[in-house]
Amino acid sequence: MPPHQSFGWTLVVPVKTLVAAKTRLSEAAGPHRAALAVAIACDTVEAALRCPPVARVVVVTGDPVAADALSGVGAHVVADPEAGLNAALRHGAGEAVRLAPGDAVGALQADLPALRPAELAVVLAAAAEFEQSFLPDAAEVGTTFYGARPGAAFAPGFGGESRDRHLRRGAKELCLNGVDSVRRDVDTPDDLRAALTLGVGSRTLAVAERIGGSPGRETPLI
Ligand SMILES: Nc1nc2c(ncn2[C@@H]2O[C@H](COP(=O)(O)OP(=O)(O)OP(=O)(O)O)[C@@H](O)[C@H]2O)c(=O)[nH]1
Ligand SMILES: C=C(OP(=O)(O)O)C(=O)O
Repeated sequence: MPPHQSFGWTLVVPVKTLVAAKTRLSEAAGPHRAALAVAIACDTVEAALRCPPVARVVVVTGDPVAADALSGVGAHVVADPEAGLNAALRHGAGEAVRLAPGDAVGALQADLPALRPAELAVVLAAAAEFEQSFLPDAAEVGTTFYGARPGAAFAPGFGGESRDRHLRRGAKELCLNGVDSVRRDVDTPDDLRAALTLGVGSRTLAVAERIGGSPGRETPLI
């Protein structure tokens, strides 16, 4: 595609089965863990859909509760092939290309509850310049966004130390200032506190307040 030609983005967001989700938050979230995972994913998707270059969000999940909640915020939901995270993303990307062959396809993590649409727009504008690109997470170990221009191969390498994996595979690392909300993934209680400091969406805040006020909690989350 010539560089002057513009295109929109379809973002693919993977959401694991809730019984297996956010295990690193088990102790902190207790009985609220599944609700927290859904709230975080819904806030992430809602913010992504408010970002003008994002034409649609395809959620890949095998979980009926997550599927209902995410449809409710406007996602197009497809079933999980149940062959792991990157297979789920490739499946979602196939659906993305079927829906909008001329658009770019991005993979966005589902655990970005502080996501700001304007910051995501900065990331997508930068990603539009490269065949394949990615944004490292706040810890500079993992990845929160991976994108491919229209027609480029979509080959996500998420999982564990995915920043290095994406670099080794030749995807362009996006080195950007002022996009903290897109890099602030939430896996641990410290991550959740950092996201709360940035300012999270209303659903995540409501569950975090319930957790913070749970009887027996010694260290309030907020
Ligand atoms: N659809 C789908 N999503 C997945 C799968 N594995 C992981 N994910 C999602 O990919 C992102 C990163 O997953 P993980 O870090 O492995 O899991 P997590 O639930 O965030 O946290 P932990 O349980 O603490 O590891 C999350 O948004 C998950 O929901 C999968 O097999 N299918
Ligand atoms: C899967 C990843 O993220 P995390 O395990 O940190 O959620 C990743 O960064 O590739």
